[in-house]
Amino acid sequence: MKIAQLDDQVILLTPETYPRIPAWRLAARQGKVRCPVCGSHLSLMAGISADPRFLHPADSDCACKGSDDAVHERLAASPELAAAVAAAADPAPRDANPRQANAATVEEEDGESVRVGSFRLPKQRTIGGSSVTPAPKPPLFRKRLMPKTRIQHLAEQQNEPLHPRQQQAVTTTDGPLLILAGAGSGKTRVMTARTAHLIRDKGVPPRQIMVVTFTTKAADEIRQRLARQLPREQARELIAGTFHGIFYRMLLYHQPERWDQRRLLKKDWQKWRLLRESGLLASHPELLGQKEQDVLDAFGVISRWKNEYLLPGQSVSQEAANDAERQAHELYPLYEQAKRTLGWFDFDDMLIGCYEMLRDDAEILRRYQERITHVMIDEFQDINRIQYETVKLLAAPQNNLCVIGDDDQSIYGFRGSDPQYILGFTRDYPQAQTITLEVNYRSRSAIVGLGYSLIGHNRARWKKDCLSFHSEEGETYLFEPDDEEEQASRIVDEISHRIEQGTPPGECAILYRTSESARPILERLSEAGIPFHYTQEEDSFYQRQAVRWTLGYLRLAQDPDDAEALREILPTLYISQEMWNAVRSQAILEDLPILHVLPRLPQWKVYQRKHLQTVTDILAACRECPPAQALELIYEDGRLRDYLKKRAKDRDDGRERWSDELQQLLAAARRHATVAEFLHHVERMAEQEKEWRHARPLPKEGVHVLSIHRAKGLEFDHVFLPDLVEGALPHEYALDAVRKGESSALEEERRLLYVAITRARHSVAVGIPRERFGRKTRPSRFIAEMGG
Ligand SMILES: Nc1ncnc2c1ncn2[C@@H]1O[C@H](COP(=O)(O)OP(=O)(O)OP(=O)(O)O)[C@@H](O)[C@H]1O
Repeated sequence: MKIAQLDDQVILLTPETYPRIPAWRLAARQGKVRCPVCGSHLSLMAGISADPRFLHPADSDCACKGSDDAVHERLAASPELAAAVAAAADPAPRDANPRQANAATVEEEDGESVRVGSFRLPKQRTIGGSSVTPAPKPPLFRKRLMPKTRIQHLAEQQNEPLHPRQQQAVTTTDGPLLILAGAGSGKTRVMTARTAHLIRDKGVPPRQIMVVTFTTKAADEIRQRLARQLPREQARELIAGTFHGIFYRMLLYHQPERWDQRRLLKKDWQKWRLLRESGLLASHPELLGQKEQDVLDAFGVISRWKNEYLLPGQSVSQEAANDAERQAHELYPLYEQAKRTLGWFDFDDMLIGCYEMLRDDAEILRRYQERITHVMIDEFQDINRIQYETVKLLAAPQNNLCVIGDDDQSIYGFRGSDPQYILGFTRDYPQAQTITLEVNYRSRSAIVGLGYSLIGHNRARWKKDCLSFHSEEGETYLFEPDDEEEQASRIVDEISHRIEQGTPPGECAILYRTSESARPILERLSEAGIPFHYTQEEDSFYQRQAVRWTLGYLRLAQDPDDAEALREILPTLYISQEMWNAVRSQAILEDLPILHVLPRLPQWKVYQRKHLQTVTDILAACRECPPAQALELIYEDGRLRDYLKKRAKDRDDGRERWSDELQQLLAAARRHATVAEFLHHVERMAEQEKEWRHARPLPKEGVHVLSIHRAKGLEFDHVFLPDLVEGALPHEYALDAVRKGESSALEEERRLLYVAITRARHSVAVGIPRERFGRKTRPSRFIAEMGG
């Protein structure tokens, strides 16, 4: 239903009033929105594809049955209410910032300021220093995003197991073959059919066929599909797996002592520890003093060099592009020496080890070349130099080498992958045949069109035509929520709507560029009781230092005797452990809340006492005000922001992550009316985060929340792409590179978005929050490139 009552007012959902949805959503959560007929609390559901509506609780037996006509009938009986409905149709919002409507119970207001306790907050002040522009254009609730290029669909839709081009790819088995396969064009189907054809029709023993996939899951999938078509033991004999898996098995066979997996360094911190303990850094005090994060970044660079087969001496000849590379130059030879001396190895060594073994031992190489007669490589666009060189050795001299890939989906540049190998394959193998698979069987045509329009802006690519198997357009939406929190609510409401319509939760996926985008969405999913799959990649948001300090202040505002909270924030007040003991003793002595005795200690210097008194007063004022305002007071008047800024500067931490964290907290706080309610929410979410780590719903039963990188090769009915704004996608680092005149990072970002869009079968919804981390955003440049 579209009509409801908020306090004594009638509210109406119309496109003109949609900008007020965030405020009404909050009011509904607080139980202030009611049904005009039965008076029960209503919730507000505002997804993306369907129009927003108010909902009765599941067990309601209201006479109106959610129908607006029944409400109108009821209202007709009351002229007062009927007049109120007419008034509600008037869209003029009462306040410039709809987010705050109904949210705050401030004590007093005048023209310029809001009074909170004895503090006066200028009305214009927003966190981050930017001021609110009066009456901004209301955000776009939703629109269809139509592709710039319309895609033809396959003229005759026969339900053949294979398209003639796919069939050609299956039966071309002699000599080098490049299969350029667009997104959703059936690579897995082709690879399986091709393997089956080799075994069944050409009589090639499965143990002579090597199939390399990007993940072990993909290799298992091929094996399982084969097992349905061939005797099970034949499927088992196939050499299938990832590069690491296959190469490691070869190394273990020939050099078992050298490659004992107990000596494998899996994590970068293990590498750093080995290096520190090796004693090799004794003569490099400058390296020993490095921050751990910088060292870990340098190990990332070293790994990329190793994948490019740049050995320590060779890497030095390259000019360092940034600090991480400079540091990597120093660390690389020492790290290699430490491993050699102590007998350890890392994942990259497996690739290098296998390559060098085959290159240097003619007998071993001959044996493998005789044994493996057919090689097939999936996701060839993401191959790196060391893998490619090894494959070339193994496939020779017959070169029955089939590589399958889509240069437009190359997204692992930071790991040394290079689309140049796929682009240059026909140069390396001039006799190679090329087959292009250009029918997208997965996505509906408008989705194919968006992806195709977007990727056409990349220069370094094979130009391909593209057809859609499906004639239906599918659904492609763009929506503009106020901020990241409202964006999360819209996505989760839409998922609830899809589930109501019968979609299994596992057919919905939220694909993000960086993990900050995930937190509000996970919280909303949790609140809505929708199961989800999420692999925690980062430390918990609520455990981060800046967040913990801020929450410490809020807790102290709630309870001035919360000694643990005060202890938490001591560093931000420049109070030492020694002084802390004095504060505690004084509180016991005077039998007063610990916060109240804080400014009264005689030891403080005058300026210190003044600041502590201000903090005490602020926290007293915060108790009564909405949490967003409380945070504003703490950040600004309590000078927490100044403290964090100074701390970051002292630590030479240019990343300013803390600033984004404060803003995220602020956006989250806006959804709550009181400090107590917000703290309760935080506690619940921190608790639930622990459960997220262990929860494992069945694949179909949980919504998938994952990074675009991890989504490669997967497909879902409905895909949600949050935060399509400049700085998020394309990522800030790519924009930096553009400013320096470098375009390859931007092209990789474009490929990332292309991968994300082409995961969808039926619908794609793109979110452009108006604000992110408290700052105004600009829509991603990719939006205009793909559609309008
Ligand atoms: N000839 C065909 N007829 C009908 N459906 C097909 C055909 N070929 C592939 N499909 C279907 O199209 C979808 C995409 O196939 P697949 O996952 O193999 O594509 P892909 O090329 O690996 O895609 P991507 O590179 O985007 O991950 C799958 O659901 C698959 O079953």
